[in-house]
Amino acid sequence: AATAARAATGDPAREAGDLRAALAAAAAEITALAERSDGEAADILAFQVAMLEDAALAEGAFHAIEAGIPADHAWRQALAAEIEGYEAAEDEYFRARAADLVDIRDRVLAHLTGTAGLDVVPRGAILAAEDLTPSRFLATDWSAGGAVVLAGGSPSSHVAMLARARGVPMVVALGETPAGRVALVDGDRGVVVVEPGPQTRQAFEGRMEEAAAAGAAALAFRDRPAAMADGTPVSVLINIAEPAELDGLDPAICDGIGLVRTEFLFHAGRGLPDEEAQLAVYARIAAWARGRPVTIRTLDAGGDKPIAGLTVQEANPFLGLRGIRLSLTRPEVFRVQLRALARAAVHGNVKVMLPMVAVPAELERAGALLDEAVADLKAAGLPHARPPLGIMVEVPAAAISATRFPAAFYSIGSNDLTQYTMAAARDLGAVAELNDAGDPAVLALIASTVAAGAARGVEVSLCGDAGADLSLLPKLLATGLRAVSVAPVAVARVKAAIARC
Ligand SMILES: C=C(OP(=O)(O)O)C(=O)O
Ligand SMILES: [Mg+2]
Repeated sequence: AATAARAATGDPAREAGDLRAALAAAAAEITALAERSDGEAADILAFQVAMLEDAALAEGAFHAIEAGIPADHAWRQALAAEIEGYEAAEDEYFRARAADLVDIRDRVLAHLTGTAGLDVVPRGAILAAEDLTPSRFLATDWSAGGAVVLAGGSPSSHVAMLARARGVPMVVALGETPAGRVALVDGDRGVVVVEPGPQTRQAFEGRMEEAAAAGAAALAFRDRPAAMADGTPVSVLINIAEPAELDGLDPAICDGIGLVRTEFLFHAGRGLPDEEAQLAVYARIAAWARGRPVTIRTLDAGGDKPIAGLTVQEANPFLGLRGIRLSLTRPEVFRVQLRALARAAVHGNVKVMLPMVAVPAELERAGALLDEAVADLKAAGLPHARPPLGIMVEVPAAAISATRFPAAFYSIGSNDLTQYTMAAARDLGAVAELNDAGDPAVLALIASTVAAGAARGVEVSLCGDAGADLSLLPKLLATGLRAVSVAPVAVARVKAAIARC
């Protein structure tokens, strides 16, 4: 649709009218799609409508039309500049938003050229493309299976998040795609086999059957409390990075939420979220859990998670102004989050957790700011409660001497604890082998944190990816750990693995 030709009228006023009509039709179409969607999908589409309705987006195109350029060319040129700007952004989040703009561009072009609504993906097909737009993904019926292979794209794009949430296998950044050929797509391993031979097909089918059988067997464990072979109970909580992950999820499958990563709130590209916006999200998450604990982590910006307008450029960002360090240098931003969290605490069993704590003074200062926020809310007569304040144990300094931290609870961040203990960055393939949470040194720090929790009589959980590593679980439980927090999709198999320990 995006490349179809259009006969220009030669009349700038008519060209401008056509573009206006195409913009309105595209906005109406996306709005209708948004109304049929929910959660994250609806948010993405609402973002696209907001962009389309922003007069600044088409301003350049209308100027070009006045200068005699046909509407479709003018629109394409104007969007090219915008898309380039997003693609060149340092922040991966903004780069990923380029796909939303391509989506908007093509939708408007389809209306300008009269070819809107023509592309239909056959049910169950593998969709091969350079990149895929979120609305195109959402407009496709995946109920009969199918997969997506992309020459470009990024694992943190909106469309990749949607595919993960809906269980559609997707492999990105292939460089080229096997268009028009038979292929096998393994989304778990990030592998595409083109024109597979009979043996490969058979092996693949065998693995699909095995995975389906293991999934079905594990499913029997999902709705029951987890326990080890001898009956010892283990709490299994969930990690979420976006509230939309809770849509359609039954809270009864878990013992609560062990980690809410709040970075998503600061990624909207519309400045820092205010207190009311944060409160609405935290309260919604707290209400979902129906009384189960909900551990919300304060902003963990910095490191590999830059946030425009907040984080700073650093030569060594993993060792820089990250997590609680950044929050304490920006108390005006931190205060807003603490107030919203204290207000959300009346909507459920909310706990607050600080990331990247290295010294007790950080916990003390954050606690003082929380007390201040609570006092201010009281003075203002706003409903609130003081949530328990705990820490992530993910810096070796904290793990080595966790008893020094008077935290209400400890949550072991095995992802960072591993990278800092092994001095092997978590995002670097070249040192991936060293970045091993099962290394005896990392396990010793996990064990000492568990022991510190027992000595102080406070809860210890583990919310890093190690908790969902089935081969590691026996070693983690052997340290005395009795609570893990994992992605919602991993709950069933983690509970099944615990039962074997
Ligand atoms: C859970 C963790 O936090 P994040 O992955 O968000 O850094 C961790 O470090 O293990
Ligand atoms: Mg971490």
